[in-house]
Amino acid sequence: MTIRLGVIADDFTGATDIAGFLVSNGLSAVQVNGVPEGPLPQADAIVVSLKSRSIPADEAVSMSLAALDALRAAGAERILFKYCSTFDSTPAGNIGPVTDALMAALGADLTVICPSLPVNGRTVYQGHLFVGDVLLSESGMRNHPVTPMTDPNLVRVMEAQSSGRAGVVPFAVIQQGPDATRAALARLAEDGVRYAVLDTLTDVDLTTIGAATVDLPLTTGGSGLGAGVARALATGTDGVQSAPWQPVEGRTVVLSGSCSVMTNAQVAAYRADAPALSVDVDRLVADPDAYRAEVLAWVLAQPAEPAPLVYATAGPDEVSRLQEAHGAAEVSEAVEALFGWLARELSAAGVRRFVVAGGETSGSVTTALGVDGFHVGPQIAPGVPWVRSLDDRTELALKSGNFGDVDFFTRAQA
Ligand SMILES: Nc1ncnc2c1ncn2[C@@H]1O[C@H](COP(=O)(O)OP(=O)(O)O)[C@@H](O)[C@H]1O
Ligand SMILES: O=C(O)[C@@H](O)C(=O)COP(=O)(O)O
Repeated sequence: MTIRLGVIADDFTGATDIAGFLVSNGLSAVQVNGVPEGPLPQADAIVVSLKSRSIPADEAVSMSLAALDALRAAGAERILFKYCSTFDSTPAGNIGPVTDALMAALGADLTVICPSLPVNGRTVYQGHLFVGDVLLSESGMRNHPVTPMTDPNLVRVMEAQSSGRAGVVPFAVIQQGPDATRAALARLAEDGVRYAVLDTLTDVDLTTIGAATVDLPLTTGGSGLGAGVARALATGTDGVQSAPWQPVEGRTVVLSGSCSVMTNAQVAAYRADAPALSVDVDRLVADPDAYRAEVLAWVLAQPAEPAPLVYATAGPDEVSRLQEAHGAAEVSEAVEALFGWLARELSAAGVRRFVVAGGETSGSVTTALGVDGFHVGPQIAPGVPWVRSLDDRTELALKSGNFGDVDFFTRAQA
């Protein structure tokens, strides 16, 4: 089977997000965790999940290039660099540097910037990214603990962290369809623009964008772009779907390390009806070993249903207090290490299903569980499919901080 699309995703929830959309739009897909080392599984699309969003830019570049080498060696026909629909990055990167490195390796003069995911309220108009009805900079993303986003203008953000000029393909053009969009891309390339930010307001625009960009060696964007490209490609495949989904039996635990507005609401709703433990980050930082053991004992003492929740999720004031007291990187590291350790111990104790909130948190949990890759199952909410480890042992729902409705944790167990 030819790999029609190779995806390099900068975090684990982002990877499952796009894998879910590829499958629901007609491609078979397998997710591989970390830079692939052995032979790649057979599928229309291979999604490589990295944890490269918040690491130093040079490390993100070398990890992404290693993933590219593996995908190209396996014959991937085109590459999509998947980042967050809220363009999570710092002024130092990593979206710009990774895009530049992939363009150089693939000999691309121009690529597209398309984070839009209208079904989840991410749209781009005149090059500005909106979350719901507000600009990115006015959304909860301005308070993100690791990648606060304070500028909604993607041209400016992209130029600040890359080596070339960015331009916009405006909605008026996208609306005219694939030919007009392709022509606009060609004009931008002639003008020396390297990054074309694509206005996108609706799901129909994603179909247009998929058709217009499917022949580019490299595209960059969110899972909405993946849906568009999959639709363009699926017309040329057998539309192979994954086998019917059989849930694994066993205990479920919910782990939440996201501090997004939506996760805060989901935690508040869930803890009203289920056993829930709020992580005491001050104690965790002061004495990680003793505190971790206490958290583990608490989880194991809870009834199996509804699944117990352990959360570090907190509002912006508490996040600021903790970061000032202990250092931002130190707090993130301590919380991520706690969830990774906890997942490993719980798995050893027989827990088979993990519902995890937060991209970095999911990366930490998946890596700690030593899961090489995933089969991709049905979506619980747009952008959050169930995934099952390739050894069929563990099932995970890796929820991006901002995704899902308020009752997501309950719905995942239904
Ligand atoms: N109470 C807290 N204070 C500060 N940082 C926290 C707290 N809880 C979690 N974090 C950190 O915030 C980051 C959240 O990122 P992530 O897991 O990617 O969530 P999201 O999907 O919302 O971006 C993680 O590094 C996590 O460890
Ligand atoms: O594109 C998206 O919004 C998600 O797929 C994503 O990347 C999730 O990142 P986190 O919000 O850090 O979970």
